[in-house]
Amino acid sequence: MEQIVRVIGAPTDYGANRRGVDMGPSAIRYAGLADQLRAAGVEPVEAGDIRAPYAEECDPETRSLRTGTARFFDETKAVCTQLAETVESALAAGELPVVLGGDHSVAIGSVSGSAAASPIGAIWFDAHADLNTPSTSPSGNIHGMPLAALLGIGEFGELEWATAPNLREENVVLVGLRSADEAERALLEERDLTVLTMSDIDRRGITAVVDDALEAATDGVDEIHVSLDLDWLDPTAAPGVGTPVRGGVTYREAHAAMEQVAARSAIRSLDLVEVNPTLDRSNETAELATELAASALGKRIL
Ligand SMILES: NC(=[NH2+])NCCC[C@H](N)C(=O)O
Ligand SMILES: [Mn+2]
Ligand SMILES: [Mn+2]
Repeated sequence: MEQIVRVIGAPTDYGANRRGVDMGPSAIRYAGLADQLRAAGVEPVEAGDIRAPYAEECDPETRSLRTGTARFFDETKAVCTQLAETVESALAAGELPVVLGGDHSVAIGSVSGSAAASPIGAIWFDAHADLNTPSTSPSGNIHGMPLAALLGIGEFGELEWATAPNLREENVVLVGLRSADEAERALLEERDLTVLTMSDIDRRGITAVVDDALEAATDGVDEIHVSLDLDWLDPTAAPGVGTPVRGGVTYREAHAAMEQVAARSAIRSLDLVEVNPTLDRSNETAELATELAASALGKRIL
């Protein structure tokens, strides 16, 4: 029987500075996600969007940009709680959830939902580490914090809704990192996450690096969550993102990595996040997201 993929939109933009990433789910759907998924041999089922508030509807206090806090914290909690439930029930029905962001804060919901019933590993394909906490954040933007939340780091340790007890940091892998804040560097020194930076990819090539990532993420667990932040790719290939960093992976390296993920047959759930249509070129980045999802779920050249 064909694997059913449940497509869940999480149209947030309050977790990031640049507005417009809430249009990501529509843009990814209009770029032909369902057809791409069918070409990968899976059966898409559309779940629609989680309701996320516009920043304008929220408390002016939480809207103001500042460091050392988590802006839109209550909104993030409400959206991520709903999203976690939706992801968990899709999995309980034997479906594979694909979550369309929105900014990367939605991963707090998708991963905690995905890890609710049993242990899981996670691979973060991202230019950034997303390991800030409210007190270390230079921006107050929660899209820079989801991994810290899921691992219960700092202030997140007391927040049950944000942590994923079935995700051990030994099974968390960052791939393609090239922008880390000072507190994130210190944390990566101390902790047991696996970090494979762009320099590792330069030296050893994408295939060897993704092999290592899959190895670490599945050590002692059967399945993984893949969180794909489109700013993982070089901005020449993925211009429609709010926090671009030069020196990312190429179009072909990204596909190769996703094909390797598919070959391992260990994917439980997937995020496609940070696609911002207001910054894109003719929906190119949304299209790329659909293609990479297809590769991650089994579409092959031959
Ligand atoms: N998911 C992302 N694009 N995160 C970007 C985070 C940028 C920066 N490290 C911050 O915390 O503000
Ligand atoms: Mn990023
Ligand atoms: Mn990210």
